Amino acid sequence: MKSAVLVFPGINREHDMARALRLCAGSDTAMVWHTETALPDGTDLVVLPGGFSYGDYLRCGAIAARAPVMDAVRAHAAKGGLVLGVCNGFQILCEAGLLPGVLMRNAGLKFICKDAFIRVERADTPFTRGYKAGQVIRVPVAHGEGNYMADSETIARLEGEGRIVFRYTTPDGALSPEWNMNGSIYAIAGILNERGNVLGMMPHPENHVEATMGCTDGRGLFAGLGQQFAA
Ligand SMILES: NC(=O)CC[C@H](N)C(=O)O
Repeated sequence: MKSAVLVFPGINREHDMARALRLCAGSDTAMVWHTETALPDGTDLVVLPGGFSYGDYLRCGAIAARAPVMDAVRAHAAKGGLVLGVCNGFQILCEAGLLPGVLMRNAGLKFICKDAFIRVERADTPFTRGYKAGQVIRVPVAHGEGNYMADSETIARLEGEGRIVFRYTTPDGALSPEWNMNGSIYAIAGILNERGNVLGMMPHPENHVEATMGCTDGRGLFAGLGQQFAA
């Protein structure tokens, strides 16, 4: 698999992401600066990592969504290429119109940095083949604007079309407002675009991939992606 990790000013998880891709997916991984107008030849997966692009002004991801490289990302998605956005990357994909909805300030108006439990709603997407449907994984969150919201028609479509891929749950996989720490509608932690090739998620799977991190639940996402491109 050949991956391109996009780097915008203020992003801070790009190296964590590149390490996870190399370690768990054996991916040939390039770092791509936001001013580039093309992706490296043969890119299979584009990743928008987490962080604080442009200091989170005006809204998280709003400025990065207008970077020159985003036209190449749009073209890659339009021809069916895979795109993964994590945390700030998810915010950028929403701001760019590649995913529906918005990420608002957390319901409690505080930055939240802790482990979340998320239920894998679908294991038949290109991003979740390393998991079983219904599996609960522990993955950290670190965000101030992770409260997913969309109009009711969009939410009904996401639900009806099986595009809600991850939800915040209890460690046992039950829905509970207490464990939906940012207040996202329908406890949404990750969604797919209509075609199923663009995934945005708030928690950070790249930060739970090695025993020294205390948990390896994030490995499945990268390993599952890598397997699809294995010879
Ligand atoms: N870890 C991150 O990607 C941070 C996301 C974003 N800047 C927020 O605070 O909501």
